Amino acid sequence: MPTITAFENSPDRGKGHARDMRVRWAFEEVGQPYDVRLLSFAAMKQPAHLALHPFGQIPTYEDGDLTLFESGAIVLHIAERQDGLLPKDANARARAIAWMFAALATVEPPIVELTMAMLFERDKGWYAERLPMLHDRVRVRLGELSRHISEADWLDGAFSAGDLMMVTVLRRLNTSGLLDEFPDIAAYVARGEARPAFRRAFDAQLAVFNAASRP
Ligand SMILES: N[C@@H](CCC(=O)N[C@@H](CSCc1ccc([N+](=O)[O-])cc1)C(=O)NCC(=O)O)C(=O)O
Repeated sequence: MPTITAFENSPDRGKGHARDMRVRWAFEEVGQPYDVRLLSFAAMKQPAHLALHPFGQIPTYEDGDLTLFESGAIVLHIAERQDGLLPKDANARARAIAWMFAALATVEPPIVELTMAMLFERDKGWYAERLPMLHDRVRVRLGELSRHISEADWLDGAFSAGDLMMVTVLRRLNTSGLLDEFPDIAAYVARGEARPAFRRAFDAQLAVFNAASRP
């Protein structure tokens, strides 16, 4: 059975923003049971974990003699081996993988810039001046995504790993107010969060936080 690593006590207090959430969701969509090794921040920087993850982060994936890091690579590995996350048709499959990269390389960066600024730069003199620029960079991507999705349920036909990655990226905006400006994107995210596999994954990572919070 594959084993992933996750935060022993996630700073997001169980909101499902830590990147093990994507991998948990992928496992649930394909019906693959998995084990979790929980790590403290300190343990993530020890040699044992650095041997699995050169940047000392979570998630990692271990199965037999394979070790992987990068949530996108792990989700793709899962999706390539079991049905439920990538279409059978070769061209549709390639487009679904392109949407995975789009989520990680085009849509996520301005969202991470915004969320990191809101977390760590509020006390800087230039914060008030920079924030509108960060919001606008996210708005550009949300507007383009909105025009693409239009009336569709998912990015390209059936739900795929591309949607899984895109929904987990967009969820980070849930408390920013920006999704209120794009109701169709908010509805898209809600469709992803309504999937039973998402709910099972979310509840599993929340249970870790609740267990860590019990006195
Ligand atoms: N590109 C890598 C990025 C992995 C990553 O960022 N891991 C983070 C946890 S998920 C990122 C994350 C952290 C916290 C919240 N939060 O809301 O509190 C959300 C997301 C980590 O291990 N951080 C510890 C470190 O770098 O030392 C991937 O996609 O797997």
